[in-house]
Amino acid sequence: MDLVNHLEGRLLFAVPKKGRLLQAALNLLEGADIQFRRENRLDIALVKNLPIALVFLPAADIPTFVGEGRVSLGITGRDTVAEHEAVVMALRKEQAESGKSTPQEDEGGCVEVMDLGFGSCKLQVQVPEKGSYVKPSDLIGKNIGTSFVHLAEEYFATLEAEADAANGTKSKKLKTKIIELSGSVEAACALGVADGIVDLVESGETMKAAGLKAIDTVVSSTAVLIKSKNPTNIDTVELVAARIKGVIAAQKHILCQYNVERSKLAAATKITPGKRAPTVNALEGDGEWVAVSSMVERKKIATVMDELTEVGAQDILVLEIANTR
Ligand SMILES: Nc1ncnc2c1ncn2[C@@H]1O[C@H](COP(=O)(O)OP(=O)(O)OP(=O)(O)O)[C@@H](O)[C@H]1O
Ligand SMILES: O=P(O)(O)OC[C@H]1O[C@H](OP(=O)(O)OP(=O)(O)O)[C@H](O)[C@@H]1O
Repeated sequence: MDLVNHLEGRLLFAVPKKGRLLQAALNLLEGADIQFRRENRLDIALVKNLPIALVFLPAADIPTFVGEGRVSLGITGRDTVAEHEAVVMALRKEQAESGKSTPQEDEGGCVEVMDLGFGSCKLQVQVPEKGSYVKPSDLIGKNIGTSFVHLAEEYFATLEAEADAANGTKSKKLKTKIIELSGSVEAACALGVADGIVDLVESGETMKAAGLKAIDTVVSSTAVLIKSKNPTNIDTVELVAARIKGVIAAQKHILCQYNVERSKLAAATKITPGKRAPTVNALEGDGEWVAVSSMVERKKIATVMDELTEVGAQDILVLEIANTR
């Protein structure tokens, strides 16, 4: 089938085609009942049950497609959105300096719809653990390896401006040399390509193994749902956003059910106040006891169970929530 000719009228939704965010993004789509079958080697998949076409793209390119309005919705890392914004800013500055017309602020760009709660990492300035660089300003005028060229340029431009202000000097050109690398950035210092790097850190294992330490954070990132400033199919954008929000809320919560004596109900429901209010039902044949059902934050459930037991709750059950609105 010629997929490109079947895109008319469909909302284009960009999803990372590989890498760290792929599986969690696919899980979200499944939870939101966005049904599709991706043919081998095809980067476009038509959604069977909604007027959507999924476009599988490298995470780093998604903000460009969304920012330019070619695709209306996307899942990517906040770091890639920040890099795209830095690219746009650099272009505007260049155009302004060369006297060419500058695009208006509202001409394009990405709008963050929601944090998706996975893919946490930090874009950090890293230097050799045993070297002489201690603080970010020690790297001014040195070689910096990174895949986030424009964020690194912005970062060092600010550092250099601060140093200039302190010294009463003024330099127009960036003294620090930003070297673009497309992967394995952590190897750059050991191999003599760079004095420091700007790269992503999650567990810190890669940084440690490469004998590096972080001395500053440029951006803290998680995966985000982004939309273009003027998306097509607004109703479908809102529907997808509401469904994804439901899936995320469900992932963050679990359902806690227990029985408790009516006299202890107030103390128990103080521990499990629920989303709006706990559901309380009389227990058949026992007027003194009630059954309580309440949504609880997943990360708090162990403490909640301890506290419920302390106030006399019994038969505590914890159940998964598949979805919620
Ligand atoms: N170690 C990590 N832990 C958590 N999230 C990460 C990590 N590394 C990257 N990310 C997030 O995932 C996004 C995609 O990175 P990833 O390296 O998986 O992409 P990729 O498309 O495979 O790129 P590349 O081919 O350059 O490695 C990043 O922009 C960032 O938001
Ligand atoms: O702190 P950690 O948990 O060790 O993760 C950080 C590493 O993950 C990313 O690289 P990735 O594995 O995607 O490979 P790449 O170097 O080819 O981009 C990033 O660029 C770091 O190298």
